Amino acid sequence: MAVSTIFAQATAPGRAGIAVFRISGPQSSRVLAKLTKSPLPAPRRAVRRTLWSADGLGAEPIDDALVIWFPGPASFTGEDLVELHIHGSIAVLSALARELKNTYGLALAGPGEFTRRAFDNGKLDLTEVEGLADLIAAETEAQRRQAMRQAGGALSRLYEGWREKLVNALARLEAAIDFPDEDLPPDLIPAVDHAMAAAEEAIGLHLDDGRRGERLRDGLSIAILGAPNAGKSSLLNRLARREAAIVSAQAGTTRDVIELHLDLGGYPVTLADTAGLRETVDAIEAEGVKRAFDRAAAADLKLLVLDGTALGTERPLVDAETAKLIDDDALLVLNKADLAKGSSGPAMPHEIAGHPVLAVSALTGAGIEQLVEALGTVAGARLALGTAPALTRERHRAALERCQAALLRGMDAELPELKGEDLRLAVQALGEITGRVDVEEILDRIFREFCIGK
Ligand SMILES: Nc1nc2c(c(=O)[nH]1)N(C=O)[C@@H](CNc1ccc(C(=O)N[C@@H](CCC(=O)O)C(=O)O)cc1)CN2
Ligand SMILES: Nc1nc2c(ncn2[C@@H]2O[C@H](COP(=O)(O)OP(=O)(O)OP(=O)(O)O)[C@@H](O)[C@H]2O)c(=O)[nH]1
Ligand SMILES: [Mg+2]
Repeated sequence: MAVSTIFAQATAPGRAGIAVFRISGPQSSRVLAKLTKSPLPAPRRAVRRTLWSADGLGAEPIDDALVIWFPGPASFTGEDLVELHIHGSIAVLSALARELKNTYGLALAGPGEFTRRAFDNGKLDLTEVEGLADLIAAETEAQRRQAMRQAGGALSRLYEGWREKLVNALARLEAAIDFPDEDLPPDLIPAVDHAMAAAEEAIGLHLDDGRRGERLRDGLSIAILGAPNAGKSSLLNRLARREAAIVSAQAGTTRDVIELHLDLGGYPVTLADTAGLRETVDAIEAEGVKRAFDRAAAADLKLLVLDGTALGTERPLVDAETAKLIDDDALLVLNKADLAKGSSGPAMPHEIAGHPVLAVSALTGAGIEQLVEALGTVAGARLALGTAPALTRERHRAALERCQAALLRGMDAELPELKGEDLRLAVQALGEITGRVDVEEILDRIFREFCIGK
């Protein structure tokens, strides 16, 4: 089937100083020549050209543009590709889009279609495509670094390296199965087992990463929890530096979970304010409390907010509901430090049940800097990039686990045929991650590496 020529605006919609249109496909060169009424410029050089409309009543200039001609395969998509850098007004954008559609019959590209073509043409593998998507979505420094690594092929190299070793092992094993009479080294099966064990161990270490790559993509999830009126919403607003949640002196103000995203020292964090925890007959509030507990269970870190005004009163500092949530993933915060009694009153506790307590005031901002620092430290500890690239998606994890299971099975298999089948599944699982699955390749190696002579 003939390849279509597609176009799209590569820059964000709406008014801007400059906008970029991309055209990719076999018609690109013809469109560029006609649109500029000029011969094609030198490849990969920006040149200034007037873009002409051939639409309607005779020729008319659409815009004064900068254009770049990328002949395939040395282009982003691997196809002939043109970039048109134009003025980013609504009128210029729509005039150009109309021209490309009506005069040249080009199709508007679907989402990700340029990148899809780059993948189909072998310019990028799937992990690099995902890295590119993450790079475009990156909101914090650590996310950008991780995405740059992946888009640059760090995961591909890791997985392709393992796959290559396993494909070699498989090629040897296949030869042993298909040509049992040939002179094959006696240590062949042990060598295959050794290769499988080595890959299995490496994959195990790679998987055992506390999900940091996935967490870094999604953001660390922090839930703010505690008794009604403790000042949870006030704390959220203080951390967000805006009035995101309603605050009132009435207990039971917050019902829905209110989420917002923060950049904590380069690490992405999703902060969730929740309903005050208490037993209640109000059905709506009870649903809010249920959601708060659900959020607590799902959170990477629980920020347990205590009401400092309870200090030195009969009211317990830690209420029964909040107490249920104290564990290693909890950080205790004593709020309303501004109201806590001075030298006459009881001293602020520095720890409760062996957990350190940070005194803050959501009202005055006292102690907030220290809290942000503590949260940043937790985020860093859970999300920091190691020296080795981290997997970033459940898709990778699932395929790696399948690969690992197949390797473990194959190492135990007595019959070479069964070993080979498991090894093939392991190779297949790795190949799925990068999108390079090719059985021909295995056959190819058998005949290239073992001169069987047939
Ligand atoms: N104007 C513009 N800016 C851009 C892009 C683009 O396509 N256009 N990019 C798009 O994402 C990024 C840069 N990445 C790019 C990746 C590959 C090729 C490319 O032409 N690759 C060819 C040639 C390689 C070479 O000679 O260096 C290839 O891979 O064969 C261009 C840009 C970010 N900025
Ligand atoms: N003095 C003082 N008052 C505070 C502080 N933090 C919150 N408050 C007040 O405490 C009351 C309750 O604050 P909220 O932030 O609505 O408390 P909450 O924990 O979200 O309450 P619910 O949503 O009902 O669970 C409001 O009147 C706040 O102004 C603080 O640090 N100091
Ligand atoms: Mg609230």
